Amino acid sequence: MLSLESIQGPADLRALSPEQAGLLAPRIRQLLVDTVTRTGGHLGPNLGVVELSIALHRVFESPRDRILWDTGHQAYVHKILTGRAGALATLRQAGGLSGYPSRKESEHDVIENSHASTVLSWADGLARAQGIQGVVDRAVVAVIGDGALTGGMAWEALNNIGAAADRPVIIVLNDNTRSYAPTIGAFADHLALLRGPGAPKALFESLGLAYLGPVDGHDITSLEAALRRAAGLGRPVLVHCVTEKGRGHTPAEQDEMDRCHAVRGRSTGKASGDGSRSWTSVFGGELAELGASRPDIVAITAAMLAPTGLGEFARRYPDRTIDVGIAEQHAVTAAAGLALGGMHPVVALYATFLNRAFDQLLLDTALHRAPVTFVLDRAGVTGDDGASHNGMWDMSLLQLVPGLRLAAPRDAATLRRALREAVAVHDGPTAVRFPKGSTGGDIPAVGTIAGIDVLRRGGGEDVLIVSLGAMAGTCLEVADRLTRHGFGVTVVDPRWVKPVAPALVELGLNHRLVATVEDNGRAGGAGSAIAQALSDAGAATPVRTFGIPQHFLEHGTRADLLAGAGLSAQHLARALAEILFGREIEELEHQPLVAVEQHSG
Ligand SMILES: Cc1ncc(C[n+]2csc(CCOP(=O)(O)OP(=O)(O)O)c2C)c(N)n1
Ligand SMILES: CC(=O)[C@@H](O)[C@H](O)COP(=O)(O)O
Ligand SMILES: [Mg+2]
Repeated sequence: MLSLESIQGPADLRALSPEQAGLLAPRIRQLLVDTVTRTGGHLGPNLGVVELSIALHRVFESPRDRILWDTGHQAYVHKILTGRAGALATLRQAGGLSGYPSRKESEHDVIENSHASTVLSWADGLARAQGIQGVVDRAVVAVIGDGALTGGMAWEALNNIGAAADRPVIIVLNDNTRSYAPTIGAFADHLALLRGPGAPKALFESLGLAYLGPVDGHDITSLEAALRRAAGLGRPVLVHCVTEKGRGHTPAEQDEMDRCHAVRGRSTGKASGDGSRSWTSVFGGELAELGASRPDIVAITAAMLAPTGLGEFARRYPDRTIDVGIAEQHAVTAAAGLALGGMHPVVALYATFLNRAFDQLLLDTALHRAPVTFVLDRAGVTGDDGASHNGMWDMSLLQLVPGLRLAAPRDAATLRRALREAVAVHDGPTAVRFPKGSTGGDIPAVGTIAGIDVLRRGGGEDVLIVSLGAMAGTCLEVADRLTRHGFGVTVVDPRWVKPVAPALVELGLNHRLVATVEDNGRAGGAGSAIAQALSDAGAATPVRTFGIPQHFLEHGTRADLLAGAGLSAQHLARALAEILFGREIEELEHQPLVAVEQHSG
């Protein structure tokens, strides 16, 4: 009996008889359950693609044939079958396996972006390149979920793929009827028809694709037969595989919310332990309260109702809760349409997913001064979900949007306040952004200056630290360290980071150094805007902006990644001391470098 750890690559799989290959499935499932419940990760999606992954790697010869995964969260089985079973226990941990395909891990991993609905475009491009180069012996296979197929980009690709009968792309639709929740929309309804007997196959065939299916996505023999037939057609083809998300693990099969789409790990996903509520739940509770007094508020999600905290609002106001599928671009412009119709939409997204709807935000929402509120969860460093899941670009992107007001709350109290202030704005878009995890204890202001919260009065004018968003705890720790060495440090939090408050400029003019600290990319972030405002005011005060350096972060814990980005209290205090007095401070040098994390993920 072949051990999973001894599978070095797909060739070992192809050497097995169909019966032997089938015997791997339960063992793979057990390994997934044992491992992912400990490490955390996408348990349900991977339990649903065990047989499909086995069949794919028995029919196609990766890496010669390219197998591309949409989103990539369902590629753990692919990793097991390509020689990484023994490393699965390191999943999503620093230095360990990524939770998504990773080119540096394996030649079998082709694309790494974990944003949904991109795989068909990748496949179209790759197939075009092979066509131009006359390559005819390398299959291009794109695996896409029913949820990802609700993303507009997928249909842009289908429009191209179906138009070229001589350019074979093999699309494997992993239809488990769900994203997190059941997949919504007319397309999902059509798939339900196709899963039934005798349904018309017209949709895909009218788009130039051969349609094979529905195929039992848990029957390796049927899957292999369909995939081999698809490979022999020599034209674009869609193989419709019907699978069950969470299959083989009762808790997942019975999980009506999301079939254990993304589970916390026993050993890595512990809650912060400080007993505070999550940012997500504080937002969700406040929005549900607002819904009572504001009948114009509607909540919009892009297939992530529960993860973005809209559950309570949806329970109370189902008629004012909209799930558009994994369709952020549509969500944003539909929100502008709702605003045009007199509503006040609240679009709840993970910060990183707003990236793809920037044009809709800029020219449909902001240009039309539409009163839409964007609530961006998982802003800043998220950590274990890897490079494309960090919300580290929003405060830079949103700086570019004329008329948009941006809030970065520091704790639960300021989040509630920011949300109420945001939905009270009627002449343009607003955004409120916060990180993953627990809010930590509230950090009260010791005073205010023209709307800016003073978190600590410095007793001197050496340094003005402008704390942005959830970095307040770290900034206060920095002030403590510097004060112990005789520096006068004032810490303020503007709460609304865009536009830059005039009082912030005034304060900056009266200090020897201004430091801004944000859990966002440093390039073009909120700190840059503050520096620009001081410069425009003719201030000679030097400004040092601290943020995430401009590179993609490896997966790891939020605290470690923040420290690695120089955003721990020790790093910041040392950097400021050097700037102020050009000298190292012995004590600061020798203290252990641990991230001071007010809000742990
Ligand atoms: C652009 C974008 N929006 C949202 C997400 C969050 N997300 C990750 S997986 C997922 C559901 C994907 O559903 P499906 O494609 O059917 O795959 P399944 O999990 O069912 O295998 C979502 C919404 C994402 N990765 N990318
Ligand atoms: C793959 C994807 O985009 C989501 O499932 C994400 O991994 C979930 O992240 P959280 O665990 O932060 O909700
Ligand atoms: Mg699905």
